[in-house]
Amino acid sequence: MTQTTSSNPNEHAFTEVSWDPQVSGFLAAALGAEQFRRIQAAIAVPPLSTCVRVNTLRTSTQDVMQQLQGLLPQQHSAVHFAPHPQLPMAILLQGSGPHSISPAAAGAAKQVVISRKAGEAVLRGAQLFVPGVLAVTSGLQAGDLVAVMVALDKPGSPHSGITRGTVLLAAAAAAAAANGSNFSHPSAAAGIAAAAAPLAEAQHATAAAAAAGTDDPADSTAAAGVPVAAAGSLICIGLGRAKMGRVEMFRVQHGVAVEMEQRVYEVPSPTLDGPLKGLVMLQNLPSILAAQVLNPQPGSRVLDMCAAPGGKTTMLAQLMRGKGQVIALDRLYGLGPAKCPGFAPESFDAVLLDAPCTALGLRPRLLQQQQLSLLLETAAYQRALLAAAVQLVKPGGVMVYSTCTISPAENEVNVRHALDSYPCLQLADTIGFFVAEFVKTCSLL
Ligand SMILES: C[S@@+](CC[C@H](N)C(=O)[O-])C[C@H]1O[C@@H](n2cnc3c(N)ncnc32)[C@H](O)[C@@H]1O
Repeated sequence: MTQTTSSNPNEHAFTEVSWDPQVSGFLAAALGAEQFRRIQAAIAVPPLSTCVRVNTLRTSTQDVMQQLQGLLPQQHSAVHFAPHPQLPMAILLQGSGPHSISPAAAGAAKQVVISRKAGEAVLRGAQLFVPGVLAVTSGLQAGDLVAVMVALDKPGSPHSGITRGTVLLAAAAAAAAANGSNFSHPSAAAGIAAAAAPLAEAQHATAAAAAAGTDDPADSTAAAGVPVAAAGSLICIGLGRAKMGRVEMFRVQHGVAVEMEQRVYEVPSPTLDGPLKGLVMLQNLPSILAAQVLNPQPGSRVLDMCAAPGGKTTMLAQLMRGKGQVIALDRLYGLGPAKCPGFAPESFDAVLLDAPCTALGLRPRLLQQQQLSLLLETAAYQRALLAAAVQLVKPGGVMVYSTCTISPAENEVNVRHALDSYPCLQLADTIGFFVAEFVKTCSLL
């Protein structure tokens, strides 16, 4: 039922993903139109590999490889995995896609429409949890095979006019699902009618349904369904098995609503709770790279300036083999500067500034809502953090500046600014996306 239709992962990029026009104009001018188009296509789809970092303080990459060999076949058939050739503590698990999904051929007559955020998580290998569900076909029961559709937000019309609790009429949903694939469905909304059933109304309808002897209130309200004039579009990202009926999906707050069986992109998402607990952590390769570039030595004093939730902090400690000092800081709300102890200038051997950024490089993203003003304000904020980092690193010490954005204002322009403002900095070989390593060659004092 699932077949790979293309060897180019971007060929089926979700072309309707919207960017703020000023932002796309700015980025196309800065990066070149063709390069920006390629980046846009890549950002709309998930990375095709998952990366786990081995805690080499407690085990070896070889041991983890052996354990994965036993564990993965139960979780994912035929997943290829291997240590990264340059970063042996990172194991890459290879995914596949895009696959074409055919709800009609699979016999999935019903649909679950989910939010964009939930869609992004499902595309990265997550199950579909209850809070992400927006709309469900009337009469859906636990155990039904469903087409999982993402409502692409459009600026000015969130969720394509579909809000949580919307009921899809069975016949219309079947027609839309019959057309389902991983391609955009600008007209799918035309095939959707809603009983416009927010929770209170749904509860009212539950009583009516109970009186009518049916479990699903939509069965009794569907006749009063209101067509949704949706301005956006729906895309089918996979097929799954409903773990609960339609009514329960809107009544409960937690839990898996749909267990995914096929996805447009199959990205390995191994369960790491069993024997591998504490021995590995899921971490994106660029994050591993940023800490590796800083490469703090055992016994050194290291500052991780923007540390939460702490993924890179633990890697710094790992690289230092548990010897030395890693100070991890993050923003504290409501604590004025007067209460912050501060650090002596030039007191750290290494500083990691993994700066807050516009995150325009994270994948997959089905909408980019950031505005140009945010890109520029964020870049200015990062320059203030850079100034603090330069003060704190010792002469001879190393500073790494990293972001997860593609905005040159936050990346190359800020690196240029740092080099122009602080002649004591020298740029070391910069690699990857986006990591800049500076060496502080002399004192600022
Ligand atoms: C990209 S995230 C850091 C991710 C982290 N390094 C990791 O690998 O898990 C950026 C962080 O910067 C923090 N932040 C924002 N402003 C800050 C400030 N003035 N000082 C310290 N941290 C700040 C945010 O709270 C956020 O946690």
